Amino acid sequence: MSDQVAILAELGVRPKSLRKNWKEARLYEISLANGEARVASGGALVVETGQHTGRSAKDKFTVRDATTEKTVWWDNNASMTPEHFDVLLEDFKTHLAGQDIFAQELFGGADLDHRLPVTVINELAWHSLFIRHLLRVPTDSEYASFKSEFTIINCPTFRADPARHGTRSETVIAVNFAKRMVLIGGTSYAGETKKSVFTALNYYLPTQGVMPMHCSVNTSDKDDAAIFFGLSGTGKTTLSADASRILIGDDEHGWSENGLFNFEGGCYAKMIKLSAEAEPEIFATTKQWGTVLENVVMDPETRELDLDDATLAENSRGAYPISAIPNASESGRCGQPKNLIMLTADAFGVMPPIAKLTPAQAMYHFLSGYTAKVAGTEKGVTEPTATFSTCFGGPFMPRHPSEYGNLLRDLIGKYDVDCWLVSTGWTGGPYGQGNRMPIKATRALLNAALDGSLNNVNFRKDDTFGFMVPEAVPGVDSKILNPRSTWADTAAYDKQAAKLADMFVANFAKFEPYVDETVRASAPKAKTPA
Ligand SMILES: Nc1ncnc2c1ncn2[C@@H]1O[C@H](COP(=O)(O)OP(=O)(O)O)[C@@H](O)[C@H]1O
Ligand SMILES: C=C(OP(=O)(O)O)C(=O)O
Ligand SMILES: [Mn+2]
Repeated sequence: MSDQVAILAELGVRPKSLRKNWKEARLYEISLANGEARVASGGALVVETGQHTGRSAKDKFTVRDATTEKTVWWDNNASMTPEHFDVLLEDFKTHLAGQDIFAQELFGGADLDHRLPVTVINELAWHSLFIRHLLRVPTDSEYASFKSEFTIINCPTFRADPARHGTRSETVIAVNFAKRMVLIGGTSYAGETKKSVFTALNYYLPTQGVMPMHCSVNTSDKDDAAIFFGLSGTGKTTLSADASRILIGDDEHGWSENGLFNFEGGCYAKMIKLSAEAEPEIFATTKQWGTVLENVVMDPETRELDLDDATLAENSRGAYPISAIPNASESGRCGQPKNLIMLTADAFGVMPPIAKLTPAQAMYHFLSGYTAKVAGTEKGVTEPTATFSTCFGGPFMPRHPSEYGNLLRDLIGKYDVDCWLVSTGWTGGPYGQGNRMPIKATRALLNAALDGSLNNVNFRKDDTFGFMVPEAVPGVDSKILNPRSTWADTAAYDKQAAKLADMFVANFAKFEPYVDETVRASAPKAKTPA
């Protein structure tokens, strides 16, 4: 195999050595030899990322040029001048010269008509292993004819200079659609690389009529595929791994005329407090050779993992190829969906664990992209904060939400998809008073939705949100279906529901000109106090 990478030759970068398309075992060996990682009992590779244990959303910039001026939604994307990008690229080239570097040629996208061939250049061996797990590895014949169309260069030891590069800090994620390139510096959180590929696909695919989505997907032998939209922490990864269903992917998918397809070939699961009972398939990957564990605490002597220890990060992660999950799809593709679920972790405890949405309500909630964040782990802090991240993936969406929204609206109509809203958040009161929804209950409700039985029960109309909520579902405690009745103080519930409704309305104002009357009428209405 030639150790040339076209993009490096084009850029005139001469590294000391280039490890191109190295396979898992060799990357394992070298990341250990280089002192980047350690091995856990069971065989997983354990790494620490230091300061950055999550994405640096505020350090992400998109190059603003004559084309992106018109195609990018600048209200939601910070801009960088082409000149600053060019200086940054020159400095990356200098940084790479004389180093031992890694390159992987991979596909973003399992749909043969819509995939993006990507070259990922890394400083760290474990990053090269990570992205090989996460994206789709070409076959030998695909390697032979591989023609890269997008480049990501990730140098964690690079330090951006705000004065020189127009950045905000030493950390930078610089996206240049004209040059088809992303430069990542000053962070070693591996999630930046996979979400950069996602950002690129979110920009390019709509021009091919393909809907890109921040969602997980699973299906069954009957090919009754389900889409699970949701912001970080709402349950995409957890709920899509289900022994009774075939996993297509846990985070990023496209919806084309051919059906649904995974952008990726691996998963990236949260490890904090992972339970062997509630999430057996994901738990098993922590004891497997090949899995990359990021910021998971391990006993230095016994090398036993402590998944409950958040000392290094609340956002500890495990990356593994999707084949590590039993019953996962090899092709990464399935048919047209039957159900579409929007996940929200409502920490106010106001939203029901499941509700049926009309297509107009689905559009309203898709553009809103609501979830809530709990206020950290400090004692006594009990007030959650609402987050509205449009399309359930604001940080990865370069285009105006109406472009994604219109694509989704047309697809839901064309394939007659049933839409649901599922809160995996708090029940019995808000965060601090109630409890997180039991995973078992969420799964039971989802199974009833996916097998069609939920269409045959009685529904009530929710006073605040106007969507239809089932009154009783076999195998689920009926009490949790009506959140108001789980609160000790129903007046407090009404007050909180009204507050949340107001937040939805205030957030949606910017989308009102882009939607029709049926979508505008899907806004929640504060219930007039009795
Ligand atoms: N009812 C529930 N449904 C889904 N996840 C839950 C639930 N209750 C608690 N969790 C926890 O919430 C987290 C969901 O995270 P994850 O599935 O990684 O979300 P995402 O992939 O959307 O970022 C996991 O740590 C999971 O254990
Ligand atoms: C990897 C990420 O995605 P998610 O939390 O949605 O799994 C992330 O947000 O950094
Ligand atoms: Mn996830």
